[in-house]
Formats: sequence, structure tokens, C-alpha cells
Amino acid sequence: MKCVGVLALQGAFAEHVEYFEKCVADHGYEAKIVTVRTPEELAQCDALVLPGGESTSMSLIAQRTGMFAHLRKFVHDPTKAVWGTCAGLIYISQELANERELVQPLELLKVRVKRNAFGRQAQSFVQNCNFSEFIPGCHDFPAVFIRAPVIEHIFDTEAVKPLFTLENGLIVAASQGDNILATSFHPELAENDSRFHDWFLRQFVLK
Ligand SMILES: NC(=O)CC[C@H](N)C(=O)O
Repeated sequence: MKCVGVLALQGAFAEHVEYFEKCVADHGYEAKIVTVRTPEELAQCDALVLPGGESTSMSLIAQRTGMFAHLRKFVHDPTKAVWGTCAGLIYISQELANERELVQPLELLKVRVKRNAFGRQAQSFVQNCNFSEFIPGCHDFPAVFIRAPVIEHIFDTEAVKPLFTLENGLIVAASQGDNILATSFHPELAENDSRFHDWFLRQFVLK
């Protein structure tokens, strides 16, 4: 039985739990979904999802609760699967292009990330994206972008593979090796469409 943790310090963690539970119920996967707030909860996990929210708050809470060192060790373990969405993508990145004094990142994903790359809350949007090149049959996924970051630069082009680029050339999904996934958008807000979560479970956790 694999254990998938969703970091629950801050942000949209409940939605991730709900989408994963739906996948498990629909497909009968041998997986348990838990929220993670403590080192003990983290220790039982095979995978960790870092949700969207506010990377400044996530970083601060992790520092204050003493979780930072545990999270850093966990995500750098190559036997673990890791997925960062939106603020979670910022938090796992190696470097921030802006507001770098506000976030102490986990320095996992070998990229430089730009926070709020599309502007403020009012510039948030939903875009139907064709992810079929990496998720078989997924031609029309409703990707929700909320004050979303983008991957501005890839430091290690051998390790990091861009998975999806918007028409303006901005990278909004990438993988690193076979265990790390990062998305600028929120698949856990996709109108009950759990295809992205299903793909993560099959491709990264249950593989
Ligand atoms: N939806 C989100 O996760 C927004 C991320 C937020 N703008 C940040 O910089 O942390």
C-alpha cells in the first residue's frame, strides 16, 4: 500500500485529498491519502504533494514549525515522488526570479521560477489545454491559473523536461527524472476532473 501525503500547512490541500480519494475509489488503487503537518506524518509517506496557496506563508510556516529540514530531506530522496502545484512549484524550485527574500525554497526542481507571472488575482484564468502528449487521451483539460508562476529558466536541461508550454512560450508544467512533477496551474480545481491526479498516481507513485 503506497501512502500519498498532501502537505497541509497552508493552501488548497483539501481539494487534492478529495481528488486523490476519488481516483482511489474509482480505480481501487492500493494507495492511502493523508494530510501532512508533522515529521511523523511525513515519515509514513511514499509521495508528497505540495499544494497551491501562498509560497511566502508556506515557507514561513515550515520554518516556524521546524518542518523545513524534514521537507527538504524528504523531497531530495530519489525514492520519493513529489508534485508541486502553483505555490508548491515555487516552493520546490531551486531559485526564485522575484521576491526571493520572502521564500526559502526546497531547491529540488532545477529551475528558476517567476512568481505571479500573469499578474494579480484579476488576471487569473482557466484555459483548456491539450495534455495528450503526456497524458494519453487528455485533449481538453481545464487548467486553472490563479496568480500563477511560470518556469522562467531551466538550469539542468538533461534532468528537467518541459511538459507543457503556453502559446506565448511560457513553461507551465515540467517533470524532473521519473519522480518529480511541477505544475503552475491547479488540477485540484478542475471541475471534478481527476485525470491529472490519476496520471500522477499511475505514472509517479504506483509505477
Ligand atoms: N495559486 C497559487 O498557488 C498562487 C501562488 C502565489 N501567487 C505565490 O506566489 O505563492
